Amino acid sequence: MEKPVGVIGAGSFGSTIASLISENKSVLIYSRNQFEIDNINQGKEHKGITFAKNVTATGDLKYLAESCNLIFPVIPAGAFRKVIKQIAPYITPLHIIIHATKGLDIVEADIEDLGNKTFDKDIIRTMSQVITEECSTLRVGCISGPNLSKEINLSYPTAAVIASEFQEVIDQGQIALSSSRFFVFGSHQLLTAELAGAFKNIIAIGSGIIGGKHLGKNMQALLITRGLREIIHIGIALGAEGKAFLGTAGLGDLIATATSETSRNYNFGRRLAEGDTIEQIRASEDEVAEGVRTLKIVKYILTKYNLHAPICELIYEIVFKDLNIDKAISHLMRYPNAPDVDFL
Ligand SMILES: NC(=O)C1=CN([C@@H]2O[C@H](COP(=O)(O)OP(=O)(O)OC[C@H]3O[C@@H](n4cnc5c(N)ncnc54)[C@H](OP(=O)(O)O)[C@@H]3O)[C@@H](O)[C@H]2O)C=CC1
Ligand SMILES: O=C(CO)COP(=O)(O)O
Repeated sequence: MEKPVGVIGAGSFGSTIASLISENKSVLIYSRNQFEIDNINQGKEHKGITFAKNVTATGDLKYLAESCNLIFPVIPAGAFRKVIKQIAPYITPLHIIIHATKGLDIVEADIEDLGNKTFDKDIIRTMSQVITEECSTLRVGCISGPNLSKEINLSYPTAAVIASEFQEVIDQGQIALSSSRFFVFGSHQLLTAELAGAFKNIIAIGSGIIGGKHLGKNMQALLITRGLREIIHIGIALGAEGKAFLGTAGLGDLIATATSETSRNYNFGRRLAEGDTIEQIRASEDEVAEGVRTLKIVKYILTKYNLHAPICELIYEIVFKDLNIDKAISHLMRYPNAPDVDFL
């Protein structure tokens, strides 16, 4: 009998991924929450989805690794390595792992240390690097693109990219996920797809700030365009390929996230602009806005590599240093003349 596809994480996007895959293959989804496991196994609605009968849930990562060859971890970046460490002893070189996480990992430092010092060693990792550091498989990839889970759950059509160095990973991901409502492109630019997916959340926070301040579509378009320029600049400094940021996993996802009122990152920025504090927003949201954590990491990268990215820096100041938003916008509008996108 064909093995099921594993999904680690039954949050918003893990559940969406499980539902997409279930159109092609049976799915075993992991949750650490027994209530969720029972709900899914009893066919009840979970995260707005009523799963097909070929979706079952487990709380046992060993069982998931032994049952599935193809596994999709969909866990927020801050918990990703911890969860991968838990499954790592059961992963073999035959496993294929395609993550969907749009964030970054830090090694040998705490996120709170990043504001105070720089480290000689390279301490930033993408999720595929976390997987290959912790597990015995090299066959890794990521899925990224304009994939707001709420829209996918309403069966609106969209597309994603599976990026990997290995064609077999791309092929297996496409077979598992492709359907008439979900087109899957392939790419060999794994690092770019991962960085683009993480960085665009920061620009979505900025776009939410513009939205919350009612500054209009001209300003929102400007923020997104100049923000894209910055994230390409940072990505290239980290070894990514600049042009790939213009693809579905780059520009495509940036537009979706930075213009959607269902985006958690956009909403985080909007609420800040409307006067809520970071603590108030966090207390009222049970889902992750990855861009807030990524912002701290990007600020660190800017300092360490001596890069200039005024939009990211100002968003950082607004979120973590209470910089007045009107002052930040005024500062941005007076920023010394800079080239448009000539560097590409
Ligand atoms: N939602 C979306 O539209 C999209 C999200 N993504 C990305 O997917 C990733 C996950 O996001 P999303 O699913 O939306 O987030 P959610 O907050 O909805 O869900 C996160 C899931 O991870 C689980 N989890 C967190 N920490 C641990 C842990 N230590 N051990 C086991 N399970 C854990 C949570 O379990 P518990 O509930 O028990 O805490 C929950 O099931 C993010 O990086 C996000 O950027 C990518 C594309 C689209
Ligand atoms: O990555 C996403 C859409 O592609 C989801 O964005 P949010 O995490 O901001 O909701």
